[in-house]
Amino acid sequence: MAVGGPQETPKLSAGETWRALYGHFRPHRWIVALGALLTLVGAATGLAQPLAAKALVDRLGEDGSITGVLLLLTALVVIGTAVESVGAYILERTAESVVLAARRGLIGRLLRLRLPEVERTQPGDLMSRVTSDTTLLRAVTTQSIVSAATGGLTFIATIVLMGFMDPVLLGVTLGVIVLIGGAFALVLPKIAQATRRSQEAVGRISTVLERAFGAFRTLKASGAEERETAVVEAAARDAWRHGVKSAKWQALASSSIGLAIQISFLAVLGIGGARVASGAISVSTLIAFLLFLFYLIDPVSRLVDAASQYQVGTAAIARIIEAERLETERVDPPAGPPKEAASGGASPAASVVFDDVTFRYRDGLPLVHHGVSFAVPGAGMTAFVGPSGAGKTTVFGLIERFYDATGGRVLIDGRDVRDWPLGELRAAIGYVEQDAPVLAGTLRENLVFAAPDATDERIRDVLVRTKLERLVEQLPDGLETLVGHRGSKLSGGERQRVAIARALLRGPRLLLLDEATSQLDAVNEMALRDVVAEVAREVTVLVVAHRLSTVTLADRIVVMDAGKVRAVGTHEELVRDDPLYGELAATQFLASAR
Ligand SMILES: Nc1ncnc2c1ncn2[C@@H]1O[C@H](COP(=O)(O)OP(=O)(O)OP(=O)(O)O)[C@@H](O)[C@H]1O
Repeated sequence: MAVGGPQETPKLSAGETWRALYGHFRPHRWIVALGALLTLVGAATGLAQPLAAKALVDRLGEDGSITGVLLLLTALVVIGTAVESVGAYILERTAESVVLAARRGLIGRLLRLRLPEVERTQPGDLMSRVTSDTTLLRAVTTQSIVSAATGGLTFIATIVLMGFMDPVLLGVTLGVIVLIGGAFALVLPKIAQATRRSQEAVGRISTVLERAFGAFRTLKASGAEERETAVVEAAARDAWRHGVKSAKWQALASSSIGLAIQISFLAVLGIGGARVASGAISVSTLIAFLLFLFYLIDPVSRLVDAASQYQVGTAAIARIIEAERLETERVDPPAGPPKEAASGGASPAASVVFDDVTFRYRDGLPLVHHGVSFAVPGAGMTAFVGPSGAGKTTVFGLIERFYDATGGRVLIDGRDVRDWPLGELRAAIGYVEQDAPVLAGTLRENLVFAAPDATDERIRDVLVRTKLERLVEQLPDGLETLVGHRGSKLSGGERQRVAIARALLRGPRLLLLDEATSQLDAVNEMALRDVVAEVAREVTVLVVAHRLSTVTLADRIVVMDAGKVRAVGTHEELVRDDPLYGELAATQFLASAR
């Protein structure tokens, strides 16, 4: 199966990666500096403890009072530990804040993505970027920066002191370190690469799981549990394999420090010994130099750790930026109070005009609309009929501006949809998708999804209009009843009416109803038909119709075929004049009784 992330995203340059990571660190730079300072102070009090212990022992020898020194030593231990743990807490807290900010940034964008962008990505993979990749920013934006700063400072200080001791031996030491550092630099990108692959595999796990839970009944009915489990397991194994690879390279990088210092030690011992023999330096200088060499281990390991963490961070940030670069749309909430059209308010019904509209879903795909033109005046019901794939649902996508027309114009109330503020346009429209999605949660949550401020009175009114009041009475917890994942506890007909009720609560001036192709029982069908007919008295209703009961109710029928409007008229006119409609009426629609 094709699972993966957003494609065609250009690779990030090193500069871009650095700037992006710095962008996440920047807001926290002072607090990270404070954390680093506290860590250093904590370490310094640790260093002072042996001195205090020495003073204590000296006092014992002199038979002096040790109470003062003992108190000082205790204070040093307590303060040192406290300062260090506050420093650690500050750094961990900041790390969590970095993750939170990254998640908020991503979530804010993902739910505003343009539909075509969502269609070319895998939602599961996008989710894993929010949940998993962001957590990898923790270390790189805090702990590793502290390591790099403290390690770097100590490294420079030690190197300067070594330079004072003997520049020649420093040259030898640096020579070895640069040599092994060069090899280390070759390993570094492999850490980033392995981490990236591992994170991609994690994304695949989410994608397959999202697909499975999204169609759980189909999964079970198809007996696909084992196969899907195998796909998830393969992705999990991939994540493990690349995670282990990353760990291997990181371990190699860490061990290179030990190697560098050991080889430097041998080189300094050899060359230093010769210099002592020739009288160029004293034995004590050589000993001090060797001691300094071992002091280098700590700062160098911190620098290496920071570099490894940076590589992990680059892998994560690249995936985060890919998601951030997907195109979003700006939907400002409409100004003013919510419209009341569907509950008898004054907002007039909207008119809809398609003026020679051409459309393709993506560059390279064939045209779906080849010059579609029709005009629908305010109020009344217009049915769109035609063979499967004729482009009926696409009409709705263009009205909602999920997509922009490739050519021609779509006008609502005489105004091009591209000139409408998007929030205002969508607030004027109620949209019921073909499979009438009901979301997990309570029935009330589902109803007020598009109109969170709806009063109980309006909810009651809409329930009556959509003939749902009986259902609500029968449910154990009424409106607060949980409807299950995707409304699985409701019947098909109930789901459709809930979806219509939700759309009506938005107070639309235009209702787009993509009728389900599945058959409803006679009672449900009549209920739905009455609801739609009543709504159409005040609101413009456009229906992609699959049932004769709906078509015969329509004020006008638009017959579409292969991306064109071939006829417009009433049922009787079209049966008489349009052979395709006649055939559809005789075959497709007859399945449902009038
Ligand atoms: N998101 C999409 N991306 C690419 N192509 C699409 C997309 N949605 C639909 N299409 C294609 O556009 C054409 C028209 O689809 P549309 O859904 O508008 O047809 P329809 O008339 O509503 O069909 P049906 O009655 O079966 O629902 C089809 O060939 C379909 O494959």
